[in-house]
Amino acid sequence: MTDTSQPDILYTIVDEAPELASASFLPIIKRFASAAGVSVGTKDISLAARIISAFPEYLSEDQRQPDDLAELGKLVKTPDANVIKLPNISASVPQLVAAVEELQAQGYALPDYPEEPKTDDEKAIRARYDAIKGSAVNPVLREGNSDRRAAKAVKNFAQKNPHSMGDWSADSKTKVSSMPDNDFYANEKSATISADQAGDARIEFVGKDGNVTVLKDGWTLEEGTIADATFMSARELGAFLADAIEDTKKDGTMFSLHMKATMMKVSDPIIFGHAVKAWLAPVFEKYGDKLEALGVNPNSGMGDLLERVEGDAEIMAAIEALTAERPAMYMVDSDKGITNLHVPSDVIIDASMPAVIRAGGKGWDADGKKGDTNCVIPDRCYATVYDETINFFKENGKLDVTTAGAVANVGLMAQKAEEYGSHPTTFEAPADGTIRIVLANGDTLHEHQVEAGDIWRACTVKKAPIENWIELAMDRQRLTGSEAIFWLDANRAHDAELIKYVKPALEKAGVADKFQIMAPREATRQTLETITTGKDSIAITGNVLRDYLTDLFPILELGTSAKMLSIVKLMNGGGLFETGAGGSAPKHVQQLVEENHLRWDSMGEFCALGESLNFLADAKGNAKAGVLGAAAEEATQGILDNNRSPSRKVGEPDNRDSHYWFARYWAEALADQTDDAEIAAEFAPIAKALADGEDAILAELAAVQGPPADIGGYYHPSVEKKAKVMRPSATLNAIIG
Ligand SMILES: NC(=O)C1=CN([C@@H]2O[C@H](COP(=O)(O)OP(=O)(O)OC[C@H]3O[C@@H](n4cnc5c(N)ncnc54)[C@H](OP(=O)(O)O)[C@@H]3O)[C@@H](O)[C@H]2O)C=CC1
Ligand SMILES: O=C(O)CCC(=O)C(=O)O
Ligand SMILES: [Mg+2]
Repeated sequence: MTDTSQPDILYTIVDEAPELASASFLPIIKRFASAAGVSVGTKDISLAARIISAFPEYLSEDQRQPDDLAELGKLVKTPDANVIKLPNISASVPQLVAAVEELQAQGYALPDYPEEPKTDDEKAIRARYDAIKGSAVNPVLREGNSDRRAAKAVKNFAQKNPHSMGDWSADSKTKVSSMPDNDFYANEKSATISADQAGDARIEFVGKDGNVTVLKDGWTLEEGTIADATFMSARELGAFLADAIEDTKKDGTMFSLHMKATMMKVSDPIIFGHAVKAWLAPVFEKYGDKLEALGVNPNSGMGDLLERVEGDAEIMAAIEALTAERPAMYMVDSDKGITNLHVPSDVIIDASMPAVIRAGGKGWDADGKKGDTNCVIPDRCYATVYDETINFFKENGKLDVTTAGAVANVGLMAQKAEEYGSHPTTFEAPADGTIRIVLANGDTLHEHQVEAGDIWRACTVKKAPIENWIELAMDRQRLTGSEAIFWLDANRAHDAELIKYVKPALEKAGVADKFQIMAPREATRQTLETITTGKDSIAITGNVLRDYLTDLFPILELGTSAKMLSIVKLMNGGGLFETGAGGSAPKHVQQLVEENHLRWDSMGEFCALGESLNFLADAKGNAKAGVLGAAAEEATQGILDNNRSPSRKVGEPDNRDSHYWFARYWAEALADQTDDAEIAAEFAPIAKALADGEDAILAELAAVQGPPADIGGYYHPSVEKKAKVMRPSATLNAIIG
């Protein structure tokens, strides 16, 4: 069905904390925008909505939902796209299963998630669920490269109001441990596809007996695409993990594993599973058959395992005895006994490593005690960034937030670039043999000898996105005059191919002297040195480092990545405005439910809103949107100048208060501006009502905090209950309507 009444701006309905915030903020946006003739629609890309839309035939007519993600996926390929994208859940299997159970309990007759599909029916259901699993939204919407940076006002605010930072000492035992060899880094092969190699390729497994199994067919490789293949040895991963556990014990530190099981939804849960097996190795050796019979899948984590073996006193006792011998474990929640290895999505490297680094190299153990930690990051492709950051702070002490410069990022992300697009081409080797990529012309592009269980993956990045990324880097460098570094390792096969694009493009544009190309470790050191002197740097990176660095530097510089501007200039002319660079903060929901305080900071939404409105003004010549956008920027400044961001503690102003202030500053700026008299007249009474209502509104918002809040569900809360909790001020609601 084609939607002829496409709204000017589409705001996404998502999950967890950002969605709670939207229940309060979106009505304000809609009211203000419509008064200025700008329409704002919504698309539901929450995990629950994506599950519901995948199984229409199981549901009643009124339960069904359209596939909004697919519609948005089409829209972002058109010049009309103007999407404000909030963070959504990239579900691990335990999260997916929990969401399905919640929906079933609400009366949605969805099929169970088949853990071990046997029949064709079960396999088909599993395939539908697997498409929802992991990072299934962002890669569909990101039809452009990313420009992530802190707005000037946000950076200035952070310098004047420094957040807390743990002290680093030179004798900290915190370190990064990675495999010495036979990881993805060591085994990478890469090539750029030539005209006569282009076409439909396939990936094959060739057994020792010469039998060929096609793992992937019809895999289109276009001319100019960089195509990589690599693998991680399962055997050496296991040996490395066993050593790392021993080594942690010797160091007297905590064991912590940092993975991206959400975005790397095929490879990283497997690596995570190896860690669970290594941690519980003697238990798996002794009770392997029993564990299998109980349906234990180590990739789902220790939480799932413990639930399944709970009834078996012998195994439970064996686990307990082993735990006493093991080194301390880095905890997600020591009060609740949630360990690092409980759920693959609880410790997500982009957020977890910066948290350790910001705390001065500290984690929390099972007794809630702070201590040094061995940060296990098996693959070496990007682990060096954290290793070098830790080295730097050990040598120089923590970053001085009040004077540090800013690190912006230009990220190569479009069209499922690099590793983050590798899910359909990642395989666990079924047996010993060879895995190879066979091109349309019959040539073998890459091949590897593998052993059963090795994790093999291929990925690509296309020519147009690479060229667009280099252009974007040149634009940002020109506009800022900052130091600009391509974080590329000439000794890594993939990066060497990228450098073949980068160097000639810079030379052709006559700007080669404005850029440096450095391997991640060296780039990390130089960037930290640069910002320490108060200067800025632009990190121009591939997709994974885009993700890692846009949490790392903002968390160090601003205390959170939630305040980042995250602009995706879509390659076909539209705009995608992501709100912040972080996730959906599950802990914030827990706090709201327990004591009706939402500490989520909507700074990311405020910044994205301003950008989206300004884009509408520029791209569509919508002058009224320009007026709204400029006023939204003033309101954002007002929030910062007057310290109106949410507090972390119950009883103090929270997310809802900040929305009141944003509305008020926005209305005042609109009433005061002189570019559009009609808008000024429309907003003068709103601004007055918001100012006159200040005492009543703040009192009504404060009154609800303290007791628990009922939102009627976690993954699929009730719209009415959510609105009731998030909009408790009758006075404010009467003004907003
Ligand atoms: N773009 C996207 O769609 C993204 C989605 N995700 C998804 O988000 C979920 C959680 O991921 P996780 O890695 O734990 O990272 P989060 O960014 O959600 O959380 C890390 C911590 O950062 C702080 N934080 C994050 N956002 C805000 C905010 N707006 N205001 C205040 N504090 C904030 C919170 O700290 P504190 O608790 O101390 O207050 C939070 O616990 C996962 O399901 C993941 O898949 C993750 C990254 C991006
Ligand atoms: O898509 C996801 O799962 C996470 C995205 C993310 O972390 C990022 O873009 O910074
Ligand atoms: Mg991230």
